[in-house]
Amino acid sequence: MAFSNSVTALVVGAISVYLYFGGRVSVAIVAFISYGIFYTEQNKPKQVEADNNGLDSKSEPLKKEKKKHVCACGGGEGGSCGSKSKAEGSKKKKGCCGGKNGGGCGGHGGHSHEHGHSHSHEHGHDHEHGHTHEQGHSHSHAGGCACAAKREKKNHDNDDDSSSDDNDHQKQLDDLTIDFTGAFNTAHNAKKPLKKMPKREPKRFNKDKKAESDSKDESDGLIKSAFTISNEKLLKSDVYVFYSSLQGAAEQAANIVETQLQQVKELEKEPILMNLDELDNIDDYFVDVPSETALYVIVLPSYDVDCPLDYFLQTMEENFYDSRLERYPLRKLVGYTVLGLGDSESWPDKFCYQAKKTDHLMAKLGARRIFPIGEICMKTSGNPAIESWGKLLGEMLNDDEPILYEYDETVSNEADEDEDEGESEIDLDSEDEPLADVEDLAGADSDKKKQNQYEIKQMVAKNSPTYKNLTKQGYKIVGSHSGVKVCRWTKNELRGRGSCYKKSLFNIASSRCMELTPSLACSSKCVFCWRHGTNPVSKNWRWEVDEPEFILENALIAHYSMIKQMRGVPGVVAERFAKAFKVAHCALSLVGEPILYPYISKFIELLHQKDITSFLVCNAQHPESLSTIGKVTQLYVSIDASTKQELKKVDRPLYKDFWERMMECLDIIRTVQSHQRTVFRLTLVKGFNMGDISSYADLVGRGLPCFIEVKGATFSGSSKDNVNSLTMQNIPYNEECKRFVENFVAELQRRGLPYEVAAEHAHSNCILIANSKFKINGEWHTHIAFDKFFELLKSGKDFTYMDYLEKTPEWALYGNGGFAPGNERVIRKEKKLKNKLLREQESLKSETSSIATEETTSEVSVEA
Ligand SMILES: Cc1cc2nc3c(=O)[nH]c(=O)nc-3n(C[C@H](O)[C@H](O)[C@H](O)COP(=O)(O)O)c2cc1C
Ligand code: SF4
Repeated sequence: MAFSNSVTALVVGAISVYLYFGGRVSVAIVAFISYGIFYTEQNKPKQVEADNNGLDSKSEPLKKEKKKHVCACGGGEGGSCGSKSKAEGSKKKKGCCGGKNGGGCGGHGGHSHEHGHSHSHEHGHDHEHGHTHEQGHSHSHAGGCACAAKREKKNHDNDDDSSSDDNDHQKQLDDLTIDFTGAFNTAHNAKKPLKKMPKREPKRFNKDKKAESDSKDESDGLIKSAFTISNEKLLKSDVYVFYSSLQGAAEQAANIVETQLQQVKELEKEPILMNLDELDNIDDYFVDVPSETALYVIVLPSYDVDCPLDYFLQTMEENFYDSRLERYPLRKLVGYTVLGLGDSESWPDKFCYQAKKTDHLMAKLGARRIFPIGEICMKTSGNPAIESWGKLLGEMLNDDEPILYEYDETVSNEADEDEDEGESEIDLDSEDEPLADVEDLAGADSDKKKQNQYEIKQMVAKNSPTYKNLTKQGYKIVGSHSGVKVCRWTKNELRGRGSCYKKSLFNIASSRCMELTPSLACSSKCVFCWRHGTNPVSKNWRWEVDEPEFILENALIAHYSMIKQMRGVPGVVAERFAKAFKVAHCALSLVGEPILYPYISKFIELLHQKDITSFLVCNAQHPESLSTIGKVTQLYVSIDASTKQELKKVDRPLYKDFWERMMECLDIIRTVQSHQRTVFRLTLVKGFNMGDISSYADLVGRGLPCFIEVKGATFSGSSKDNVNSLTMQNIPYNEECKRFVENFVAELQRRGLPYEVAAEHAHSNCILIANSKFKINGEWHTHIAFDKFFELLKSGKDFTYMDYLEKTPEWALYGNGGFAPGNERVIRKEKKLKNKLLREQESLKSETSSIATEETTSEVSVEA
């Protein structure tokens, strides 16, 4: 026996040294021989005076090694073989090999020293099941030990001695469980992939928790954890009733729910009603939360066509996958519930699907459901059902019974069969990890797949409320995302009246201009935009895409059909009418953000092929597209404010980094696109963006555009839907715009930036500032030589804005008003105008006393 121990000790020592020195054979041989000499010279009893830190320390336990089952699984956490089991007492409990169920060699339900069961070695082994060492076998399934054959022999050998083990020895043996039998057997090692060894600490808590909280479900593989929240906390909460609505039903439903909640006397604070579609930044409420006492009630319709809710859902989904955000940001909420409205008869398969999706995403983002989702068919149930749901919600908030959150941690059988499932388990015990809803448990992979499967819709489908809304306002929808409209200046010029400001500033004939956008959606929600929140919004393109050829062809057809309708209008000049059937200019603006359209460059090329000039206006939020845009006749960037705070207020951009995006766009204008005829468009809104001239000068210094077109915002009417709609008080007078421009130019010149006031169109309250290089021999050349532009384009040569200039006519110069000769100037009856103004003033309760021009009241928003 002593000899056996010695030999084992030698082997162990040598191998330890060998491993310690990185497997060098020479070192092993030297160590082996040295140890042999040393061993011979020493008295054997000394071996047991173990030094806890040295190799010799292993001698004592090794004496018992044969009695103990051994395993060659290698090191690693979770009680794998090796020194860890000695150093970390707790690991002993998990047996020699890490593994989910208390050890086992890479399998499940392998060994457990502590929980070893009835079968002792004397009763023989079953190697399909895991082993306990001395205590016996566990009967977990699918375990098995990779070193089974070796161990079988050893364990049988050990059987003889096992009866003589006492408890002390047992403890010592537990401290060291090493078998190097197969350590040098590469084939053996190869069978044990390394990845199995460093098993994470088994997620035993789940099972323990399960035992504590809900043992009855053990059989079906579900683990349930219960957490509670008192009604006291609910009653103290700030209840936000959010809604999104296209046709008013959800808004009404939100009001009903609000009324029901107001009737809960114990609710300490009044509910707050909020329109989701009007949120400046969804993340303010759905990543950050207004307070930790916030509770959300979300009332939503569903639409299988594009609607503002799509953007909300898209943002929520993006947030869920945004690794920069904390994993469960909505955990901070007291709770939430969703009320869905829909139509189960017409959309049985998609009944309330967006409300359901919201419910799901809220849970994914960590929010806790305090009341079940309501799904109400507005066709068959309607408002009474909404009332009942709201009433019950109110009662539940006031109910003393704590709310039980139940989270089903599905540990699927498949996962159990997966050797690596330990890596993906969710530890409910962890302080760091929040509760996960069952939605999370399908696995990240399948979620990612789902993300890519986000349904692609049409931006403005024919049966959508947006479509109806737009067509009602005179827009022709082309395909599913483009629109054309004949602007009032086109009609004006056809009737022999004045042209738009672009005639004075750049020589565009309004009667031959087509106003078009290839994207009715926008990435901003500007306060001066007429859309009042009904149009689609998105940071990026997320809809079906129409071909550029299709858009152009059908846009021209639509435009010409609208022109044709003008043929009976009194005063239409036949010559202009005839020419109008050959569009010469295209203003890519109108509404929406044209540069969002993925094929915008191609579309512009098609325009040029038809000898149609391009005036592209973009909102300075898409630097990637701006930098790649091809030749444009004139390239606009809207500069709606000069500071970050003002820009946020005026444009209400969707992008968080809207300011950085704008700066990047300015850099692109100065560099990559400096060959283009570039224009900064400033729309002045009193009380919003007219204060800081110096900051505007900074922006001009950064972008160095050819022109700065300054235009007073025009009144687009008030709307109860648009929380930020402008009043007459926000519309600057012509004199105010002029003063702004003069001060602005003075500031630019003071900084050495060569800009001057060049032209104007007083009628539209529009003034053009130009770089002095357009003043050639003392004469302004702000007009465009269109023929020259196409000639240059067709030549295929590089050219710049300086190559297609034309002299600005006298009448257009600053100070001369800018009304083109040959047109009849028609002023609407003063009285009618004044009456209209008074009505506006009354309804807006504004103190506006006068306006500069008649157009100021009748124009719609910002012209293209
Ligand atoms: C074009 C269109 C599409 C719709 N799609 C769905 C749908 O997919 N699922 C559904 O449950 N209801 C659908 N509805 C019904 C609306 O969700 C329902 O009328 C709702 O009350 C409208 O709310 P709102 O008035 O607040 O916009 C649709 C209605 C319209 C007009
Ligand atoms: S004004 Fe133009 S950029 Fe601003 S929201 Fe309207 S369409 Fe978009």
